[in-house]
Amino acid sequence: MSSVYTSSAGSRGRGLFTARACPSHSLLRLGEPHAASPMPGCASVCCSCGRHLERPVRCACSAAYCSEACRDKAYDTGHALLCVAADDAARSAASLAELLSLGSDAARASREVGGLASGGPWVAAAGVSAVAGHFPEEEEGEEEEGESDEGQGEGESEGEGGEEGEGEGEGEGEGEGEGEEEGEGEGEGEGEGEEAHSPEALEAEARLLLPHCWRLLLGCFEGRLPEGAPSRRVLRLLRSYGEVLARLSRGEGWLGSLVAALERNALPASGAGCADPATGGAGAVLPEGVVLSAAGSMLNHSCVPSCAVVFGDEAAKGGEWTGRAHDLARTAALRAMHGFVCRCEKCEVQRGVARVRKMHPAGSDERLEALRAFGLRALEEGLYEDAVAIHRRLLREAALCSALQRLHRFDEARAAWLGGSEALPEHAELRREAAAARAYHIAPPPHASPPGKRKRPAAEARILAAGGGRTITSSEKSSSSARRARRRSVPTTDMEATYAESRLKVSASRLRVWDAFVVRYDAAAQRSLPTHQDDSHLSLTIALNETGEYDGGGTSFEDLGGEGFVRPEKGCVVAFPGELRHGGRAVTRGVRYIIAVFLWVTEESP
Ligand SMILES: O=C(O)CCC(=O)C(=O)O
Ligand SMILES: [Fe+2]
Repeated sequence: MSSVYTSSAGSRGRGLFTARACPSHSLLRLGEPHAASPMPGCASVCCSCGRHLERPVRCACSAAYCSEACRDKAYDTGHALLCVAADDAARSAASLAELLSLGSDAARASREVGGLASGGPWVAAAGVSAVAGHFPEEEEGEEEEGESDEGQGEGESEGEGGEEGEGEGEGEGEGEGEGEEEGEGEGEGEGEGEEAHSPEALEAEARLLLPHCWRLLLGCFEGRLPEGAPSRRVLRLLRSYGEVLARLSRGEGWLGSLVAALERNALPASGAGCADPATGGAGAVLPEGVVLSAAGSMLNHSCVPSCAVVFGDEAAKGGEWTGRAHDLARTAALRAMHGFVCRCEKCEVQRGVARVRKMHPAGSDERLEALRAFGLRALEEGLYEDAVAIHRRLLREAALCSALQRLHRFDEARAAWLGGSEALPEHAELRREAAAARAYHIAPPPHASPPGKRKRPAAEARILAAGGGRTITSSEKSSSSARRARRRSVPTTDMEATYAESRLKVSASRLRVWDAFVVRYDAAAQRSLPTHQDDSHLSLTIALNETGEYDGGGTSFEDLGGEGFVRPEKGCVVAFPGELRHGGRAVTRGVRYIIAVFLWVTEESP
C-alpha cells in the first residue's frame, strides 16, 4: 500500500499525496473513520461501522447493522437521538428555545473542528473506510512539508482545502446557462453531460447529505460530549425542528459551526453503490453514505476526482471505484455546501469559457482563438466531456460539420451547418455548406422499393452497378430479369433498389444525398484519384461520357486486387459503401467525366 501523506498543494492549501504514482483503483489507505453514516435505503453497509452487511440486524426504525453489538452500541452512542422509533414525547417549543440559546463559544467550536479536520482525539464509530483511487504524485519542486497522515497534529484546518478565493463571484453559475444568452440550442455542447449537475440535482443531493451530518456529529460525540455541548436530550429535540437545522447549517452558534465544519469535511463514500430510489433502481447510483475520516478530510476537492472514499469491505475487495467522492457538488452548490470557490481544472476551464463568451462577440476571431485554447486545455487536462463541449461549440462556429462528417454523424453535421449558418450568416464556409445541405434535401420517395418479396442481389454485392437498363456486375444475374410495370407507362428492365437494404441494413427511403459533383479526369491534367474512403455511407459514381472517349479510367477497388476495377458505360452507376477503399483509375488518353454522389443514412424515420 502506498503511503499517503499531507503536503502543500499550492494554492489549494494542503492536500494528500502519495509517495509514488499508483495504478488506477489501487487502495491507498485503510483507516478507521471518525464516523460513518450510510444513506437511507443503502442496505449494504452497517449503519454503525460501515462494514459490508451479510445478514442485517435491524433497529426498530429499520436502520441496518452488521451485528447486535453494533446496533446496541450505535443506539447508546447517538442513534437513540435520531431514531424515529424512539420516544419523542419530550419535544416541545420550550426545549427548542433552550436549544437555540445554547453555548455560543464559536472559538472553542473551531478548535474542536480543527481537531476533526486533522484526525484529532474524536472517538470513532468503529469502522473501516478507505481512500482508494489514483492519487497524483506530488509534483517535483513542490514544497515538501509531508508528515505522516497518522501523525498529523493540530492546526490542519486548511486541509479543508477551499477557504481561498471567496471573492470569485463572477463566472459562478455562468458556466451553466450561458448558452441561452446567445440563443443557442440546448442539447448541443454544454447541455450535454451537465445534466447531473443541474441546480435541482445538486439541491437534491445536498438535501440527501445534510441529515447525515447529524449522524456523523453524533458519531463524534460518542462517549464524550465536549464540555458545554448540548445535552443528548436537547440533541434529540433537534431532529424535528427544521428551522434549527437550517440555522445550524448556516453555521450559527456553537453547534452550527461544528455542523458547518462537518459538512465541509464529511465525504460522500461509495462502495457497491446504492440505487437511487427516485429512479426505481434503474438510474443513478448514489453514494452509499457519508464518512468523516482523518485522511478524507484532508482531501482537496476536485470536480474531476482522482480517488474515492470507499465504505467498508468494498475497499478491500478491489474492483472499480467510481470516483464520485467529490463530484457531487459543483460551483454554486460547492460554495453553498462547502463554503469555497472551486478552482479545480474543470471549474477553471468552464469559468474561462464563460468569460470568453462574455468578452468576445460570437464568431469573432478572438473568441474562436480563446475557445480553442480552452478546448485544448480541457483536452490536456483529460476533461474530455468539457473538451467535447467546447469543441462542439468551436466547430459549430468553424468546422463542426467536417468533424461530424468524418465521424459519419451526418444528421448532426447537417443540422450543425444549418444552425451555424443561421448564427453566423457572415461565415462563408458555413453559408456554402448550408446552401448545399438545403439544396440536397430532397424528400425521399414514399417507397424506394416496392412492397412484396424482395430479391437479394447476387452473392458479391459489394459493387453493384446498375443503370440504363443494364448491370455490370454479377448482381445482374439475380435481379436484372425484373421486368415490371411500376409507376411508368411502359415496362422497363429495372434494378431493385435493394442495395441499401441488403448492404447497409436500412430502408432505401432513409438514404439522403450529402453531396454531389462532377469529376473531370484528363490524361493531360488530373488523371487519377488515389485510393481512399469517402465520408459517406454509400457512394455512387455515374459515368457521363462514352468509354470510347478515353483510355484507362474507371473506379478501382482495393478489395478486387491490384487490377480490379469497373469501367461503366455512359449512364451507368457504380454504388459502393463509402468506407470501401477505392480510387479513380488513371486516364491515359482523353477525358472522363463522372458525377460522384455521396449518400448518408438518416436517423430520421422516413
Ligand atoms: O473516379 C471514380 O470513379 C471514383 C471517384 C471517387 O472516388 C470520388 O470522387 O470520391
Ligand atoms: Fe471516392
